[in-house]
Amino acid sequence: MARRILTTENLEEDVKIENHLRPQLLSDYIGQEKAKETLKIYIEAAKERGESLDHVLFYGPPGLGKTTLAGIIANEMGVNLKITSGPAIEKPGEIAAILNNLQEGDVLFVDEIHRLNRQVEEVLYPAMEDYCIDIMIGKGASARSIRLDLPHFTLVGATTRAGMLTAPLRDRFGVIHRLEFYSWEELRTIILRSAKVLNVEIDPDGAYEMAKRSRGTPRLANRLLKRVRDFAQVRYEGVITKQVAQEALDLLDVDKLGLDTQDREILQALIYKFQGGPVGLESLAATLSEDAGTLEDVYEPYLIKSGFVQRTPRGRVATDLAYEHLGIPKEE
Ligand SMILES: Nc1ncnc2c1ncn2[C@@H]1O[C@H](COP(=O)(O)OP(=O)(O)OP(=O)(O)O)[C@@H](O)[C@H]1O
Ligand SMILES: [Mg+2]
Repeated sequence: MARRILTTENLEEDVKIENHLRPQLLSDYIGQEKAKETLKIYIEAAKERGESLDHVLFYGPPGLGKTTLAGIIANEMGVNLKITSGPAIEKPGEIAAILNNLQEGDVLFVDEIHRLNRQVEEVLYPAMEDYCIDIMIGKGASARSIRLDLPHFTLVGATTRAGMLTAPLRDRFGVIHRLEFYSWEELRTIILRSAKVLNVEIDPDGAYEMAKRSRGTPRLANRLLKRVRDFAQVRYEGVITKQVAQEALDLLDVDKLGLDTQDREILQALIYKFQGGPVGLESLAATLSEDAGTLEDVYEPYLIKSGFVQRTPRGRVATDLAYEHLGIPKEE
């Protein structure tokens, strides 16, 4: 599918600005109140006991703040953060080396943890449970395994596809949190905070207009802010008001409700190819040449949450709102 400004994927242009805008402490982290509240308690308790924090798993659609939370946990615990990802670790020896190099209490962040391969995952089981790994020494008849003790570390895993995690891995996380889409109010607060960091002048109405079009996702909110900032700078006196935000976003072809190209393609396929449904997830995914699981875990949640798609026992259905939003007359 095409890449556009509204995609929730992490674009190259985001990397620099994202690191700059990432909140460093729980108190700067906006929204996700439930996750924040429980994490705060666990962190405090672990610190009081002088222990490492239990392993934590975050799951949810892209751009909602999983990586950010991993960094915050390390900061709050006052330990190092080591970052890796499922597809980056190919061999059991590689994960063994990473684990062996950790220091007491460190946070190991494994992004896209559902993409770890089987053998690598098996090294993690005893590492997470008993803080040890078994490594094989020698070959053939003289081969033997020795047990190596590890420092007490915290594994923070992140995935957009919780359903793809194996049960033994999932069971080894003491804390599991699903990240939710952000409300318009929360996104407005995030935009105002980012604007301050970036030294951009913006008024609350301008921020709210951008919040509404950010698809419930802080990554998009920050990206839109950056684009609208340029627009305000060149065309206006640099201040982002509601009117400036509206004009800029219309010009950037950003949907009024923040749907991205993929979202619209999904709705269009549902309406044009399947007469609005109901259609099974697999058939819809096949039409879009998309993986059914990705469709379900990455794209669908926002469409359902905002009332464009309904999940029925017989399949997915496009709602009246979807027709209306795309400007497609509904045939009865
Ligand atoms: N609660 C929040 N408050 C303020 N800014 C946030 C919050 N959550 C995320 N952000 C900002 O949104 C951007 C994306 O967040 P992050 O990289 O943590 O998302 P992610 O869930 O790890 O995404 P992915 O699944 O693609 O890895 C970051 O720049 C971060 O600063
Ligand atoms: Mg991330």
